[in-house]
Amino acid sequence: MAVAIIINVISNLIEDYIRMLENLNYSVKAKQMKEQIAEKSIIKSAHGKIPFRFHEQIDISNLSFTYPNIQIESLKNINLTINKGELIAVLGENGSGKTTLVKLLLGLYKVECDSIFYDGIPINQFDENSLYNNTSAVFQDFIKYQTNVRDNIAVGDITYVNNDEKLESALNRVLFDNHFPGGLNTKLGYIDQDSTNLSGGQWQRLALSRVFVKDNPELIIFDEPTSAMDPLSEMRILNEVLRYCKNTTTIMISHRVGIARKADKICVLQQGQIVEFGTHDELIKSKRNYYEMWMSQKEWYEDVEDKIPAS
Ligand SMILES: Nc1ncnc2c1ncn2[C@@H]1O[C@H](COP(=O)(O)OP(=O)(O)OP(=O)(O)O)[C@@H](O)[C@H]1O
Repeated sequence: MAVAIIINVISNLIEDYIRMLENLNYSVKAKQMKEQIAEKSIIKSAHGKIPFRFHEQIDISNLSFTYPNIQIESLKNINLTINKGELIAVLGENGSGKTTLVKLLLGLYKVECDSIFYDGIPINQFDENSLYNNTSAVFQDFIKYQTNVRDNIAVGDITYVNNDEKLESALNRVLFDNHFPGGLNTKLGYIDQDSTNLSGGQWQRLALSRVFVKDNPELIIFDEPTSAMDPLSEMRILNEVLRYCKNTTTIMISHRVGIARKADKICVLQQGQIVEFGTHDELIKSKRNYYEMWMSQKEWYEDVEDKIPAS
């Protein structure tokens, strides 16, 4: 009798163990299936997104933005319309939200509510790759790649890395008149003994050349593109940049008013809010922040304008 009970208990234990294994196996399979379904739905939603293009305007509507690690809003209730093909200069003190604004426009940070629209389509509906491939940007904290000149320019569009003609033409636009000893293959930085090092202003020009590699971007953004340059180099390069960007929607962040005078519209930010928006003449007439900036800097530019040959 006792033996029969023991055999029964053991067989029950074995049965339970087998069931447990089956359950375990099932739950692993179920988990895998769940992951596969999730993965497929992600791919589907990515494919369901729209290729990035716009024909008329960018609308920013009640845009506020707070970085996750701080409590204070970096942008507060921004409302702005930028027409296709316009050049907009964005000015403002340090920390006023200029870089945050353009990074949001490029989709580099996500907005929770629909507040950025391209031709009425919320930015979140665009395919991210298409958005990045059809926009061009140079940021103030650009990377100085410790490789050669070629790679540093081709970062703008890596498909052109072996297209010398394209890369040289981009370089010429930023007025690198003194040629590199090894041409496009000149090594830059400190890594090798035979590397060439560049000054801050030269690195900035090289970074700027990246913008000229990409074909027909829908939107170009320059974040303080000339901060390391003297006013004469700045104006010469800006004139070249403006020629290239004619008819392309361009946003130029700057602390300097030289570019602002040439922009279609000027947007002045203060503590995350737009405090002025209009043309150079309009803002000069209103005699507020932009007027103050203009008055304090204008002699730099009046002086250099005389030195730049008319193009
Ligand atoms: N990654 C970040 N995390 C947290 N706060 C940030 C971050 N980047 C910017 N901020 C904050 O957001 C606000 C706006 O910064 P932003 O860089 O947009 O200003 P800015 O006008 O471009 O300044 P600057 O002229 O100095 O480049 C600042 O208060 C800044 O400290």
